[in-house]
Amino acid sequence: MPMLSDPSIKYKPYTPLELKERQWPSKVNRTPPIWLSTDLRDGNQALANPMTIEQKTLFFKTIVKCGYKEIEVAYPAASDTDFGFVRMLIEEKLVPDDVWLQVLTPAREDLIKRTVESVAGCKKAIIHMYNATSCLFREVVFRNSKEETLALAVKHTKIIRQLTEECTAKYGTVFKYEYSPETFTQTEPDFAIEVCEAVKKAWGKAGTGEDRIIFNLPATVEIGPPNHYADLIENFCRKISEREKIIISLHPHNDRGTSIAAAELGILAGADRVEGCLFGNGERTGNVDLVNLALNLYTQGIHPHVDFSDIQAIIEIVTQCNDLPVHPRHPYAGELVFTAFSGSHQDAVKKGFEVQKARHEVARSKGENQYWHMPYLPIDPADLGCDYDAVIRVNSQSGKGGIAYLVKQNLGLDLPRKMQIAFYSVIQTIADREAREMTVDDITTAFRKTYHFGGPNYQGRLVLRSFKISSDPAAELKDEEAQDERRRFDGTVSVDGVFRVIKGEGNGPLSALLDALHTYLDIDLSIREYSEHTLSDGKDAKAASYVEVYTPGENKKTSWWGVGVDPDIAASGLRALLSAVNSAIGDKPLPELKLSVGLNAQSDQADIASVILNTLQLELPRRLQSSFFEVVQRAVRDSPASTKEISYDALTKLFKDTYKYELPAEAMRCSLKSFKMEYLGDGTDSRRQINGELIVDSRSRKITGEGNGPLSAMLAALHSQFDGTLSIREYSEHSIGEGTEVLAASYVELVYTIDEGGKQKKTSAWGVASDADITASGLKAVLCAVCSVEGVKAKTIANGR
Ligand SMILES: CC(=O)SCCNC(=O)CCNC(=O)[C@H](O)C(C)(C)COP(=O)(O)OP(=O)(O)OC[C@H]1O[C@@H](n2cnc3c(N)ncnc32)[C@H](O)[C@@H]1OP(=O)(O)O
Ligand SMILES: CC(C)C(=O)C(=O)O
Repeated sequence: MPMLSDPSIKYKPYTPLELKERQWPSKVNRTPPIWLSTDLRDGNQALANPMTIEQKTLFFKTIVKCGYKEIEVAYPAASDTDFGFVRMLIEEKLVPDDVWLQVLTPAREDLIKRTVESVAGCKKAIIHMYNATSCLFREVVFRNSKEETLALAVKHTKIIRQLTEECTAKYGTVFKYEYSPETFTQTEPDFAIEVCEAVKKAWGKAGTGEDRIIFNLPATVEIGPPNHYADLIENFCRKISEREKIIISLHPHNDRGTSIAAAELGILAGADRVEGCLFGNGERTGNVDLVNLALNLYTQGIHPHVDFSDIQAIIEIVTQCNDLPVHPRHPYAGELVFTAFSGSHQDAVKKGFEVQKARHEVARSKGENQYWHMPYLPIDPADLGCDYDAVIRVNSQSGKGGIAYLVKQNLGLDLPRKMQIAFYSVIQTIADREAREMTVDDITTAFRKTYHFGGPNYQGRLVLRSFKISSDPAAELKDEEAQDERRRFDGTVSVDGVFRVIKGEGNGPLSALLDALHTYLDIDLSIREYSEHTLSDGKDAKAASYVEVYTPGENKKTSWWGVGVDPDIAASGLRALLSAVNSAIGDKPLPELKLSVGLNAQSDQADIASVILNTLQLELPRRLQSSFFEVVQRAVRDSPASTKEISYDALTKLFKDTYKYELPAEAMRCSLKSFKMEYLGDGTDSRRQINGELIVDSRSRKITGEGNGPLSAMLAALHSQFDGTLSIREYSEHSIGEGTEVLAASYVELVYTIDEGGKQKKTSAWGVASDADITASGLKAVLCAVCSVEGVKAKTIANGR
């Protein structure tokens, strides 16, 4: 049957109450009401499968833990389960002293008896009796008159008075009495008051404070808007006699979806108490949601006297006991209520967090309150034990702000605005294509892939391996300012898996690297934007850098962003630049490392060094590069071959022979057979002593020497074996490999000075060595250099001395 074109022929509107000069609209509530949880009664009776005793017990404990002091636990006359549950709570002493157990009964003597019996021995109990008072119920359900309805309530109130007094006398149980004119909102207002006056009289002992009688005025079915409910409540409060001896309680159902409003307006209208269920379980559309009501107060800065600090744990128990889900949009509790999918919401939330953080810092420094004042988020999820993970979720409706927020939350990166826009279009494309929500994992993975960021799996074609930034010596000739700004980049970059030694110069480290990339890899790019920030506080702080590059002379709109993170700020900038360069080059072929030496040499020192790096994993220091370059040029020039070229193998062999690298001991004029390096004194200074055995010209010599460190101790020892003076002009080292396989590589340039016919003659040579032990590697490099120094003369010694 379709909906009616004129529903007035079927549905009658509610009958408004003509309340003159109503007060509630201009009132503001600043205190929480008395709460009653009826989860275990109204909630339970509405379930397809009422709760088991175990579930009720768990639920009861949860309600107690939340801080509720009045709990309607059962309709004891309904079943043995309900009765037994109440007995169990009492007998097993599960009811805290400050908690009132409430039980419901109809106006029937046998059921009242059973109900009072159920709470015997309990410290504090509220007997709650109800009978419907509305015309519809009088006529249809009870088939009785107004007088009979009133008489039913009066008669059974008296029975309750008598039975509870007997119970108090016998067991000491303290009772309160609650009476509900069920269907109150559909009852003639004056008749509801008349019945309640009669009940009060029949009870006969309503007093003030703890002795107040509770009149619960239910919206058994929500038949009108909340203002109608508020009018009825204000009218009741005005007209009922001895108002000070009465607790006015509300019991709003949610048939029109306005139970929260009804309860809140009812409180403004004078009510003291609210009955409801957690997350709004209950008959049909449910009872008013106690969590919602309490947290509405909380967000007004009013403590509701109940606690939801771990709301997820409460949701879990309640959904498990009720076997009903909490809707994802449920106020304060749904899984989506702290989530923004849409771009403008996300943007506002992101900005809100940033501004609030700054505002809180100022407030903290002044000792002022740090108020929560956030776009779209009326409550801090953290107060309910929730994190901010779900605050922003991304789909095709999302904007750059939200995506940037997630990148910041999960990778710590605060992207510059233009980079946010660039990355947004990456995510938009994926979200549109896949037509689904983008998870945090999707976004961070897309970020890593796009910017070649975050470990070997995402590496681009160019990877920075090592580098040195120094001031450009050419600039030293110019003015001081130029000297300050000009920088030289010397570094090693892996290019499609092949190591390349590259060098460049520029106004700063980034332009020096760009220059190197241009020279060696034919990559022509310029920097448009650069920014950086620290990533974390404390000693583990890292720098994050962002670089935008473009191709000079081409469409200015096309640009590529890159990001780099490193403890060293220069390294983070260089990494960011390479990240952008990787995007810019795409699949473009890059010039390969080709050796061209000799007459028309095209390879320079760096190319030669690249070969050594690839074959021996040695990163030659700049001066050694230049020294070896000369060696190579000379070797090629002197070779009889017509091509004047040199192969990788020949070049590597030349290197090894020249610097005695990895040559067997027998091939060396001077080698270390064994040594022991010890700290001198109590070990508090760095002075060392070496004792060892050296083979010089095939003869073994015992050596000993002291110095400020291992190398100077070695030099001192050598001075006892060789004429002249040995000194170190340059020393450097680096590691080879990773983990347990790591080796140290050492480079030493040794200067040998000897007096020849009254004249000081100086010669020098490089030695290169590697060893698992860094000290041994340095000492071996010194000896390799000794073997290469021209004219070094060993002292004549007695056997082994
Ligand atoms: C608005 C509310 O939520 S009220 C609470 C509702 N909760 C429940 O009903 C859950 C527990 N209920 C039960 O277990 C059962 O209904 C019982 C044990 C109370 C009564 O069961 P039964 O005796 O089989 O009666 P039944 O369930 O059919 O109840 C209807 C009878 O109670 C009468 N009745 C209904 N409400 C009341 C009341 N508040 N006071 C007295 N009698 C009442 C009806 O007029 C009807 O009487 P009739 O049989 O003479 O026509
Ligand atoms: C028993 C009464 C209070 C009730 O549950 C209702 O009217 O909804």
